[in-house]
Formats: sequence, C-alpha cells, structure tokens
Amino acid sequence: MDNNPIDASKATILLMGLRRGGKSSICKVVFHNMQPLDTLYLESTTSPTQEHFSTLIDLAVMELPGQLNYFEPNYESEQLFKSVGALVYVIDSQDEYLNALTNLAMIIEYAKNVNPYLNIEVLIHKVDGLTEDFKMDIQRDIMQRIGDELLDLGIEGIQLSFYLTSIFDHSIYEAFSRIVQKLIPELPFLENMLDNLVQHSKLEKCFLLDINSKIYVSTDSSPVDIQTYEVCAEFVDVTIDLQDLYKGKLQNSNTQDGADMKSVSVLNNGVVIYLKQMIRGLALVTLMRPDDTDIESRLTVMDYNVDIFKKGLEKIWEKSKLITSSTGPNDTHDDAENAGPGTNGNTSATY
Ligand SMILES: Nc1nc2c(ncn2[C@@H]2O[C@H](COP(=O)(O)OP(=O)(O)OP(=O)(O)O)[C@@H](O)[C@H]2O)c(=O)[nH]1
Repeated sequence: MDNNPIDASKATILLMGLRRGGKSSICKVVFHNMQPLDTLYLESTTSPTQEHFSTLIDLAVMELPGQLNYFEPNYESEQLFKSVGALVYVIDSQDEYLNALTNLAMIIEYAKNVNPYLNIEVLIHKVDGLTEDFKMDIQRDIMQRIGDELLDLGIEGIQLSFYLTSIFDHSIYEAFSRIVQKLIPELPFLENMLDNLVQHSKLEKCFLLDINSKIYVSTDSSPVDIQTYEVCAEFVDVTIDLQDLYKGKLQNSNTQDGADMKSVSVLNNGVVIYLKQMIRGLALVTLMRPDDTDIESRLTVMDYNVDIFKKGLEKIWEKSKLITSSTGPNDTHDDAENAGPGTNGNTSATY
C-alpha cells in the first residue's frame, strides 16, 4: 500500500470488521450489483481494496481486510484515519461477536484521536437469519457492550450509529444511503427542494436515487418506509430493463446516451410511480396517490415542477464543484450560503 492511500478529492468510507463479517459481500452487492447468493464463495480479502463511486459527490469505499493489523508501526494508519469521512464497522450478528466489539472499541479510541470528525457507523450484519425479537435483543446487547468497552477505555462523548443489515434485502442499501447522506454537505438544500416538490405536486414520497447502486442520496423529510423505498428502487431496475429491451424504439433513451430517462406507471394499489433522470447518474422517483384531479393534469404539473427541481440540482452541483476546487477541504462548512442550517462540520473534512 502506498503512503497516501486516500484520494483527498473524494469522500472516503472505510469498511472494517473481523474476517468473514461480510465486508466484500456488501461492496459487491451494493456497488457491483452482484446477486447476494453469489457472495457465498468469495475469497477472503488479503489487501486493502478501493471502490470508486460517483453520485452527487465522488465517493471512495475502501475495504480493509479483517486479517490485517492496522496498528503495526509500519502501517500508515494515522494518514488513513485522518482522511476518511466515515468508518463503517461490520459485525457478524450470526457469529460470536465479543472479539469484534473489543476490536471496534480499540479502533474508535485510535481513530477519534486522529480524526475527531469521523462518523462512526456500526453495521449489525447478517440479520436475515434472525427473528425480529432476536434482532432487537442482539442490537441492545451490542449497544450495551460497546458502551461498556468504551467506558473501560475512558472514552466519552462519542456518537455511534447502528444499523441492522443484510445483503438479502434492502436494509443494506438503506444503511448505506444514510451513511452516504451524512457526507453530502448540500443535504439540507436537497431535502428542502424535495419537500417543496412534494408540497407543490401533492406527492406521497420522493427519493433522489443513484441509478447504479440504488442508494438514495436524499429524500423529503417525511419518514422513510423501507417497503416504499424498495418499490422505488425496483422501479429504477424495471425502467432500465425496459429501456434495454426496447432500445431505440422508445422515445426514452438509454442512460448512457446522455438523454433523460423517464417512466410512469401505476402500481396495484392505484398509486402512480414516476421516474425522471436527473444529473450525475441520479433519478428522481416519486409516488403520487390519485385524487379528484385527473392524472394527466397532475403529470403535466409534475413535469413542470420536476424541470425546475432539476435546474436547482444543477445549480447546487455547479456551486459545490466551485467550492471543492477553489477551497481547502475544511473550508466548506464556513460558507454559510452553502452549508445551510443543520449541516454539521464533519462532512466538510472529507472534501
Ligand atoms: N446470511 C448472510 N450471509 C452473508 C451476508 N453478507 C455476507 N454473508 C456471507 O458471509 C461470508 C463472508 O463474507 P465476506 O464478504 O467474504 O466477508 P469479509 O468481511 O469480506 O471477509 P474478509 O475478506 O476475510 O475480511 C460469505 O459467505 C457471504 O456470503 C448477509 O447479509 N447474510
């Protein structure tokens, strides 16, 4: 590994955890569309690997194999932890996890010293084999034990986020969505714009999704129901499949052609689902419940509002590019106009 493993122009997510915890599987499923069952025979990773992933921001996901010891003097751990935005620690919930918790506490102690702004995210992974009650028990147990470990090390005031995940359902995408969102400084703006869109087009829910990974980079401020998210994520796949099937015949063109992908359909329960491609490989997917107004008029209003939304998105993106190229990584949160209320300083360190 070279001396400067992290590309400073990207927000980097470090994926850590003990061997066979599921790190490579998560990367393959989320970023390479691998079928979950195909991960069964993945070889153990022996050296750090990096995935580059571009959505509204440029991201790098770096997997550190469970078998490496990062605290050996010759390892560039300090440099590594200094430059990342989030540490994602994967715990195998179907295995004995006490060693993992000790390991996590040790990493937190080190990482927070080097980089106090680091977001620490804990994936309680492989929960697919567990009952609902058991999942909750394990989560409680892990949270309690990690608290005790940190207390033993004399560490206080550290915020950790926990997610129950599995590669066999949408929980892993949902967790990564939230992790990635914390690294996007423009998030409050996006949420605000989506709230406006929901209000003016009378929508039930909307997501700004990354077309390749199905991670959502933003949604309106109403709570996310995982089934609604699943429906929207699957609609992206259905639209792409249809486009591939009818390439050239449909008015809608393929993503790679640079033209906008658009698709509208009605679900079994009468809800209208609407998809429109935005900038940087993102798609806006919205749900609209029928009311007294005829659907054609509502879709016309929707098209109009979505065009305005897209222009707003282009402006935010232009501005964010300017900030990234003209200022240092720690300067973004000082720009009040761009940081907006609610943006915390953590994300700016990743630029
Ligand atoms: N049941 C279940 N199994 C999973 C899940 N995620 C990964 N696995 C399985 O866990 C095993 C180990 O996964 P890997 O992705 O190789 O683990 P790793 O953390 O990368 O391991 P190292 O490379 O040794 O550090 C594989 O057989 C996967 O199929 C999950 O969500 N549920």
